[in-house]
Amino acid sequence: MATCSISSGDIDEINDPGAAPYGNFINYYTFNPPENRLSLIPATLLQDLGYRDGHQTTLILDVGCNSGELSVAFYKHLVQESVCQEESDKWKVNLLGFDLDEILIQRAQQNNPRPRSISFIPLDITKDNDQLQDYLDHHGCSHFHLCLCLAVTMWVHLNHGDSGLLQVLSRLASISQHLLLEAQPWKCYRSAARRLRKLGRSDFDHFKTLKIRGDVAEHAREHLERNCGMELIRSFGSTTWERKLLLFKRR
Ligand SMILES: C[S@@+](CC[C@H](N)C(=O)[O-])C[C@H]1O[C@@H](n2cnc3c(N)ncnc32)[C@H](O)[C@@H]1O
Repeated sequence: MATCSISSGDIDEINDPGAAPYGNFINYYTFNPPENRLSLIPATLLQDLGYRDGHQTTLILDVGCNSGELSVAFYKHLVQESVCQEESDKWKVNLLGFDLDEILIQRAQQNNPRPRSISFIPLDITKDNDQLQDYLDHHGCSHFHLCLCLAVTMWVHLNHGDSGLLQVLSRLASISQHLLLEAQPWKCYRSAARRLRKLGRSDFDHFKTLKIRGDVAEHAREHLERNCGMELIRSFGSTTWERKLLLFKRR
Protein backbone atom coordinates (compact mmCIF):
# COMPACT_ATOMS: atom_id res chain seq x y z
CA MET A 1 0.00 0.00 0.00
CA ALA A 2 1.35 3.38 0.87
CA THR A 3 5.06 3.36 0.64
CA CYS A 4 8.02 5.59 0.44
CA SER A 5 10.32 3.12 -1.20
CA ILE A 6 10.04 3.58 -4.89
CA SER A 7 8.64 0.60 -6.68
CA SER A 8 9.79 1.30 -10.23
CA GLY A 9 12.90 -0.80 -9.79
CA ASP A 10 13.77 -0.52 -13.45
CA ILE A 11 14.72 3.14 -13.11
CA ASP A 12 18.08 3.19 -11.41
CA GLU A 13 18.28 6.93 -10.94
CA ILE A 14 15.08 6.93 -8.93
CA ASN A 15 16.28 4.17 -6.63
CA ASP A 16 19.64 5.79 -6.15
CA PRO A 17 19.45 8.59 -3.60
CA GLY A 18 23.15 9.16 -4.26
CA ALA A 19 22.08 10.33 -7.67
CA ALA A 20 19.26 12.35 -6.15
CA PRO A 21 20.43 13.42 -2.68
CA TYR A 22 17.97 16.31 -2.65
CA GLY A 23 15.03 14.35 -4.03
CA ASN A 24 15.95 15.67 -7.47
CA PHE A 25 14.77 12.49 -9.18
CA ILE A 26 14.88 12.77 -12.95
CA ASN A 27 11.72 10.77 -13.56
CA TYR A 28 9.75 11.71 -10.48
CA TYR A 29 6.42 12.03 -12.28
CA THR A 30 6.57 8.54 -13.71
CA PHE A 31 6.13 7.14 -10.20
CA ASN A 32 4.22 10.00 -8.57
CA PRO A 33 2.00 11.47 -11.32
CA PRO A 34 0.44 14.91 -10.69
CA GLU A 35 -3.01 13.33 -10.47
CA ASN A 36 -2.11 11.70 -7.11
CA ARG A 37 -2.18 15.12 -5.48
CA LEU A 38 -4.47 17.05 -7.80
CA SER A 39 -7.35 14.66 -7.22
CA LEU A 40 -7.43 15.91 -3.61
CA ILE A 41 -7.40 19.62 -4.45
CA PRO A 42 -10.63 21.34 -5.51
CA ALA A 43 -10.34 23.13 -8.86
CA THR A 44 -12.06 26.08 -7.18
CA LEU A 45 -9.30 26.49 -4.58
CA LEU A 46 -8.24 30.00 -5.64
CA GLN A 47 -11.81 31.22 -5.69
CA ASP A 48 -12.50 29.51 -2.35
CA LEU A 49 -9.58 31.47 -0.89
CA GLY A 50 -11.00 34.71 -2.27
CA TYR A 51 -8.48 35.16 -5.07
CA ARG A 52 -10.79 35.97 -7.90
CA ASP A 53 -13.06 38.84 -7.00
CA GLY A 54 -11.20 42.09 -7.07
CA HIS A 55 -7.86 40.39 -7.69
CA GLN A 56 -6.12 41.33 -10.87
CA THR A 57 -3.05 39.23 -10.27
CA THR A 58 -2.71 36.08 -8.23
CA LEU A 59 0.77 34.72 -7.64
CA ILE A 60 1.56 31.07 -6.97
CA LEU A 61 4.98 29.87 -5.87
CA ASP A 62 6.01 26.24 -6.32
CA VAL A 63 8.97 25.32 -4.10
CA GLY A 64 11.17 22.48 -5.36
CA CYS A 65 9.16 22.10 -8.57
CA ASN A 66 11.39 19.36 -10.06
CA SER A 67 10.76 19.18 -13.84
CA GLY A 68 7.63 21.32 -13.57
CA GLU A 69 4.99 18.76 -14.47
CA LEU A 70 3.02 19.17 -11.26
CA SER A 71 3.39 22.97 -11.47
CA VAL A 72 1.85 23.05 -14.94
CA ALA A 73 -0.86 20.52 -14.05
CA PHE A 74 -1.65 22.46 -10.88
CA TYR A 75 -1.92 25.69 -12.84
CA LYS A 76 -4.26 24.16 -15.39
CA HIS A 77 -6.31 22.51 -12.65
CA LEU A 78 -6.82 25.77 -10.76
CA VAL A 79 -7.00 28.26 -13.59
CA GLN A 80 -8.05 26.88 -16.93
CA GLU A 81 -10.58 24.38 -15.71
CA SER A 82 -12.43 26.82 -13.53
CA VAL A 83 -12.38 30.08 -15.42
CA CYS A 84 -14.16 31.10 -18.59
CA GLN A 85 -12.27 33.02 -21.27
CA GLU A 86 -13.79 36.40 -20.47
CA GLU A 87 -12.86 36.14 -16.83
CA SER A 88 -9.40 34.77 -17.53
CA ASP A 89 -8.67 37.89 -19.58
CA LYS A 90 -9.24 40.04 -16.48
CA TRP A 91 -7.88 37.71 -13.83
CA LYS A 92 -4.18 36.96 -14.23
CA VAL A 93 -2.60 34.07 -12.43
CA ASN A 94 1.17 33.71 -12.54
CA LEU A 95 3.12 30.76 -11.24
CA LEU A 96 6.80 30.77 -10.39
CA GLY A 97 8.40 27.36 -9.92
CA PHE A 98 11.94 26.91 -8.70
CA ASP A 99 14.28 24.06 -7.92
CA LEU A 100 17.92 23.75 -6.93
CA ASP A 101 18.55 21.31 -9.79
CA GLU A 102 19.40 23.33 -12.90
CA ILE A 103 18.92 20.42 -15.30
CA LEU A 104 15.41 19.79 -14.03
CA ILE A 105 14.69 23.50 -14.40
CA GLN A 106 15.96 23.47 -17.98
CA ARG A 107 13.54 20.64 -18.71
CA ALA A 108 10.72 22.54 -17.04
CA GLN A 109 11.52 25.62 -19.14
CA GLN A 110 11.70 23.62 -22.36
CA ASN A 111 8.34 21.92 -21.74
CA ASN A 112 6.52 24.98 -20.42
CA PRO A 113 3.24 25.32 -22.34
CA ARG A 114 2.36 28.75 -20.82
CA PRO A 115 5.57 30.80 -20.71
CA ARG A 116 3.66 34.06 -20.32
CA SER A 117 2.06 32.90 -17.08
CA ILE A 118 4.37 30.18 -15.78
CA SER A 119 8.10 30.59 -15.23
CA PHE A 120 10.82 28.42 -13.80
CA ILE A 121 14.11 29.47 -12.24
CA PRO A 122 16.98 27.64 -10.55
CA LEU A 123 17.09 28.53 -6.85
CA ASP A 124 18.04 26.91 -3.55
CA ILE A 125 15.53 27.92 -0.88
CA THR A 126 18.11 27.40 1.89
CA LYS A 127 20.36 30.10 0.46
CA ASP A 128 19.87 33.84 0.72
CA ASN A 129 18.87 35.54 -2.50
CA ASP A 130 16.64 38.33 -3.78
CA GLN A 131 14.96 36.52 -6.62
CA LEU A 132 11.66 35.79 -4.89
CA GLN A 133 11.38 39.35 -3.60
CA ASP A 134 12.28 40.66 -7.07
CA TYR A 135 9.49 38.57 -8.58
CA LEU A 136 7.01 39.94 -6.04
CA ASP A 137 8.17 43.51 -6.67
CA HIS A 138 7.90 43.01 -10.40
CA HIS A 139 4.24 42.03 -10.00
CA GLY A 140 3.52 44.72 -7.43
CA CYS A 141 2.64 42.20 -4.71
CA SER A 142 3.87 41.95 -1.14
CA HIS A 143 3.26 38.17 -0.88
CA PHE A 144 2.64 35.09 -2.95
CA HIS A 145 -1.04 34.34 -2.65
CA LEU A 146 -0.47 30.59 -2.59
CA CYS A 147 2.80 28.79 -1.95
CA LEU A 148 3.09 25.08 -2.72
CA CYS A 149 5.68 23.14 -0.76
CA LEU A 150 5.08 19.56 -1.78
CA ALA A 151 7.41 16.65 -0.98
CA VAL A 152 10.36 18.96 -0.30
CA THR A 153 10.62 19.27 3.49
CA MET A 154 12.31 15.90 4.07
CA TRP A 155 15.12 16.75 1.66
CA VAL A 156 15.74 20.11 3.29
CA HIS A 157 15.57 18.43 6.72
CA LEU A 158 18.01 15.62 5.85
CA ASN A 159 20.47 17.95 4.19
CA HIS A 160 20.23 20.97 6.49
CA GLY A 161 19.00 19.60 9.82
CA ASP A 162 16.26 20.80 12.16
CA SER A 163 17.31 24.43 11.96
CA GLY A 164 17.38 24.30 8.15
CA LEU A 165 13.85 22.90 8.06
CA LEU A 166 12.47 25.48 10.49
CA GLN A 167 14.20 28.33 8.68
CA VAL A 168 12.72 27.29 5.36
CA LEU A 169 9.22 27.03 6.85
CA SER A 170 9.63 30.48 8.43
CA ARG A 171 10.87 31.93 5.19
CA LEU A 172 7.99 30.50 3.16
CA ALA A 173 5.50 31.72 5.76
CA SER A 174 6.98 35.21 5.57
CA ILE A 175 6.36 35.50 1.83
CA SER A 176 3.00 33.68 1.55
CA GLN A 177 -0.64 34.37 2.30
CA HIS A 178 -1.49 30.69 1.99
CA LEU A 179 0.84 27.73 2.18
CA LEU A 180 -0.02 24.24 0.97
CA LEU A 181 2.32 21.80 2.66
CA GLU A 182 2.95 18.11 2.00
CA ALA A 183 5.56 16.95 4.49
CA GLN A 184 6.99 13.47 4.03
CA PRO A 185 6.29 11.21 7.03
CA TRP A 186 9.09 9.77 9.14
CA LYS A 187 9.06 6.36 7.46
CA CYS A 188 10.21 8.11 4.27
CA TYR A 189 13.28 9.38 6.11
CA ARG A 190 14.16 5.85 7.13
CA SER A 191 13.68 4.62 3.56
CA ALA A 192 15.85 7.39 2.14
CA ALA A 193 18.62 6.68 4.68
CA ARG A 194 18.34 2.92 4.06
CA ARG A 195 18.65 3.37 0.31
CA LEU A 196 21.73 5.48 0.87
CA ARG A 197 23.33 2.84 3.13
CA LYS A 198 22.56 0.07 0.62
CA LEU A 199 24.73 1.96 -1.80
CA GLY A 200 27.53 1.82 0.75
CA ARG A 201 27.41 5.56 1.41
CA SER A 202 27.24 7.23 4.77
CA ASP A 203 23.98 8.61 6.14
CA PHE A 204 22.61 11.99 5.28
CA ASP A 205 24.60 14.51 7.31
CA HIS A 206 21.84 15.14 9.82
CA PHE A 207 19.73 11.97 9.90
CA LYS A 208 20.90 10.59 13.27
CA THR A 209 20.90 13.90 15.11
CA LEU A 210 17.50 15.22 14.09
CA LYS A 211 15.36 16.12 17.09
CA ILE A 212 12.32 16.78 14.95
CA ARG A 213 11.19 13.25 14.17
CA GLY A 214 8.05 11.13 14.28
CA ASP A 215 5.08 13.18 13.15
CA VAL A 216 6.98 15.73 11.06
CA ALA A 217 3.81 17.31 9.65
CA GLU A 218 2.64 18.00 13.20
CA HIS A 219 6.00 19.57 14.11
CA ALA A 220 5.73 21.75 11.01
CA ARG A 221 2.19 22.78 11.94
CA GLU A 222 3.31 23.72 15.48
CA HIS A 223 6.17 25.82 14.14
CA LEU A 224 4.01 27.59 11.56
CA GLU A 225 1.27 28.33 14.08
CA ARG A 226 3.43 29.26 17.08
CA ASN A 227 6.25 31.12 15.40
CA CYS A 228 5.17 32.16 11.92
CA GLY A 229 1.73 33.71 12.33
CA MET A 230 -0.01 31.03 10.29
CA GLU A 231 -2.97 28.81 11.05
CA LEU A 232 -4.05 25.49 9.65
CA ILE A 233 -7.35 26.00 7.86
CA ARG A 234 -7.81 22.81 5.93
CA SER A 235 -6.49 19.31 5.40
CA PHE A 236 -7.18 17.79 2.01
CA GLY A 237 -6.81 14.21 3.19
CA SER A 238 -4.07 11.79 2.35
CA THR A 239 -2.36 11.09 -0.92
CA THR A 240 -1.87 7.54 -2.19
CA TRP A 241 1.44 7.71 -0.30
CA GLU A 242 -0.43 8.54 2.93
CA ARG A 243 0.79 12.10 3.06
CA LYS A 244 -1.47 14.88 4.24
CA LEU A 245 -1.95 18.04 2.20
CA LEU A 246 -2.22 20.83 4.79
CA LEU A 247 -3.37 24.33 3.92
CA PHE A 248 -2.20 27.20 6.14
CA LYS A 249 -3.30 30.82 6.07
CA ARG A 250 -1.60 33.95 7.34
CA ARG A 251 -3.52 35.14 10.44
C1 LIG B 1 10.55 14.72 -4.39
S1 LIG B 1 10.71 16.10 -5.42
C2 LIG B 1 9.11 16.85 -5.34
C3 LIG B 1 8.80 17.68 -6.55
C4 LIG B 1 7.48 18.46 -6.50
N1 LIG B 1 7.47 19.44 -5.46
C5 LIG B 1 6.32 17.54 -6.35
O1 LIG B 1 5.83 17.39 -5.23
O2 LIG B 1 5.89 16.95 -7.34
C6 LIG B 1 11.66 17.20 -4.38
C7 LIG B 1 12.24 18.37 -5.16
O3 LIG B 1 12.73 19.35 -4.22
C8 LIG B 1 13.92 19.90 -4.75
N2 LIG B 1 14.68 20.50 -3.63
C9 LIG B 1 15.22 19.86 -2.58
N3 LIG B 1 15.86 20.73 -1.78
C10 LIG B 1 15.69 21.96 -2.34
C11 LIG B 1 16.12 23.26 -2.00
N4 LIG B 1 16.89 23.47 -0.91
N5 LIG B 1 15.78 24.30 -2.79
C12 LIG B 1 15.05 24.09 -3.91
N6 LIG B 1 14.62 22.87 -4.30
C13 LIG B 1 14.93 21.81 -3.53
C14 LIG B 1 14.60 18.72 -5.41
O4 LIG B 1 15.58 19.11 -6.34
C15 LIG B 1 13.42 17.98 -6.01
O5 LIG B 1 13.21 18.33 -7.36
